[in-house]
Amino acid sequence: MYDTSKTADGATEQMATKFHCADVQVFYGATHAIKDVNVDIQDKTVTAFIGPSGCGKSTFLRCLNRMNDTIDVARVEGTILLDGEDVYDARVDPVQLRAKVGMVFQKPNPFPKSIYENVAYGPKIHGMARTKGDLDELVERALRRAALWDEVKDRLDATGTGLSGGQQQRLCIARAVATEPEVLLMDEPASALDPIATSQIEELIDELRQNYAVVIVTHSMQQAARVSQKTAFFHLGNLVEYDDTSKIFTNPEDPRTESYITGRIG
Ligand SMILES: Nc1ncnc2c1ncn2[C@@H]1O[C@H](COP(=O)(O)OP(=O)(O)OP(=O)(O)O)[C@@H](O)[C@H]1O
Repeated sequence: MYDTSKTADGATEQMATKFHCADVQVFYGATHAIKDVNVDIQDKTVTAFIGPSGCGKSTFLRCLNRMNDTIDVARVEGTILLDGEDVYDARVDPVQLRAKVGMVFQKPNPFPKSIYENVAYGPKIHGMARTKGDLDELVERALRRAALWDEVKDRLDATGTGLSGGQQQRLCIARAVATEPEVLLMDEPASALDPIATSQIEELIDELRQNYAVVIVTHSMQQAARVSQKTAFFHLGNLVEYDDTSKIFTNPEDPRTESYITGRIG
C-alpha cells in the first residue's frame, strides 16, 4: 500500500495510498466515459489529472466523493477504496463522505450568506462545535488555512459573494477544509482567476498537501507541473499514464502522453 515519491532534493519519501481504484467504469446512459481505470492515489501528495477536453477527468474526479450519484444517468462500476473502505458501500452516507472528501469547483460558488456562515455551515451540520466559541475557532482556523483570514477578519459578517473572485475561491477552500477533510478534490480551481489569484491558490495547494491528499483537474500543463508530484494523463476515457509529474513531463512512456504535453493533441 505504499509508493515511493521523490522529494525536491531527490530523497525518497513513503506515502500511504489514500484511494485505491480498480477497474473503474463510468457510463452516462450509453456513453462509456471512463474505461477500466486502475490507479492508487497517494496521501499528502498533489495529484494532477490532465488530458484533452472530454477525456473524463472531471467524471473520474467525481467518482472519488460520489458526486456522480447526483447525475441521474451516471452509473459507476468497479472498486474505489478510501483508506481500505469501499466508498460505494450501501452503508456509506454520501454526505459524510463528502465532508471527508471535500470539493472545490471551477467557478467559486459561495453561499449568498456571510463569510462566517459560509465557513460555519459544514461544521454546524456535522455537529463539530458545541459552543459559539468552538465554532468561532473552527471558522478562524479554516480561514487561516485558506490564507484568507487576514483579508476578512474585520468583516466576517459581510456577504461572501461580495469578495473578489480569488477571495471567493479561497472562501470555498476554507468552507471545504472547515469540516476537517482528508482529501480535497479541485476541479480547475484557478481557471476563472487572474494570474495573481492563481498563484495564491497554487501556493495554498502546496501548503494543503502537508495535511491532505489533493487531486486537481487542470487544463494548464504549466500548473500541473508547478503544483503536483503525481500526474495522471487521461485520453478518451482511458488512464493512459500515471507517474511522477517530473517523469510525465520530461520522459513519458506513452506516445499519446508525449503528443499531449508537446501540444500535438488536445
Ligand atoms: N452529466 C453528463 N451527462 C452526460 N454525459 C456527460 C455528463 N458529464 C460528462 N459527460 C460526458 O462524459 C465525457 C467525459 O466528460 P468530462 O466532463 O468528465 O471530461 P473532462 O475531461 O473533465 O472535460 P473538460 O476538460 O472539457 O472539462 C464526455 O464525453 C462528456 O460529454
